[in-house]
Amino acid sequence: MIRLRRAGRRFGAHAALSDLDLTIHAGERVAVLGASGAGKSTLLALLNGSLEPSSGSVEVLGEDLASLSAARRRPLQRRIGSVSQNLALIEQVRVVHNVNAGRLGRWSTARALASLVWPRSLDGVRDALDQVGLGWALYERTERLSGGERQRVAIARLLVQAPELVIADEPVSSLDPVRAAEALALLSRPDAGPATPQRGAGNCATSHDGAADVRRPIAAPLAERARTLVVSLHQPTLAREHCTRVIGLREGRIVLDLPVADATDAALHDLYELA
Ligand SMILES: Nc1ncnc2c1ncn2[C@@H]1O[C@H](COP(=O)(O)OP(=O)(O)OP(=O)(O)O)[C@@H](O)[C@H]1O
Repeated sequence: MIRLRRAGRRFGAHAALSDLDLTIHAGERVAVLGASGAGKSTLLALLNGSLEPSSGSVEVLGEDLASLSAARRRPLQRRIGSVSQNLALIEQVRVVHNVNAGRLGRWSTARALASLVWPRSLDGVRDALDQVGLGWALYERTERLSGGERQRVAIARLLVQAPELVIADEPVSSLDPVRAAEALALLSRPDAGPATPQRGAGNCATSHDGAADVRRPIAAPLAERARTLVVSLHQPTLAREHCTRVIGLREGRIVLDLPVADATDAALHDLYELA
């Protein structure tokens, strides 16, 4: 799914990442941990194609992203879902349009433009918003939402995209502990295709007080369609609960790479020591 060979990234004279060798297989859920400035965002930007390596190579879904033309990159990009720290939401439009942006890679330009006037695929948008506890926000203007609500809109956009690989950079940093756990459960849930509501199962939310009610069973028996997740986090506890593997970065290098069962406090301790 992902292969880095001696990948590095410099910003001017500063090496943000150096000599990374890394292989991530389909279905793995990988937490990227490390102190502020360790290189987590830079690594995830290499993986979602928004940055190119300054040295070495980065292969994602079998392709070397840097070597692809824009036209060849587009279909690949559809298979990669990304949540970045800036969320990339259009603030002035209603939430429904931001969620539907997850489908843009599959829609023709005409259909995308028409949807700005008469929103399409509303059931899917409603369902995704229900899952993140924002069922009430379909026609809210995005700019009126709180930081945590915006973060959940970005996750709903990713749910309608239904990508096979999710690259998420601190996707739950603005969420309270309960919603952070719920959002990570959604991101790490195997991709069973566009979600279908399970009426009566208690999975549909909500009210404007934001009381999320995301009780959908998260352990789907679809190993062959398991979604691959690479997520940067600042809370090791969330990594332990939702990921299968932990990678630790320090000053732009991988200093630990462990199955989650071995990622004890002692193992992680040095990661957060000041240099
Ligand atoms: N666009 C840029 N221009 C110059 N330096 C950059 C740029 N982006 C990142 N850096 C530098 O690269 C290093 C790694 O940054 P990065 O954002 O990847 O760290 P991080 O681990 O994600 O940090 P945080 O947890 O604070 O988000 C830092 O020293 C940062 O200052």
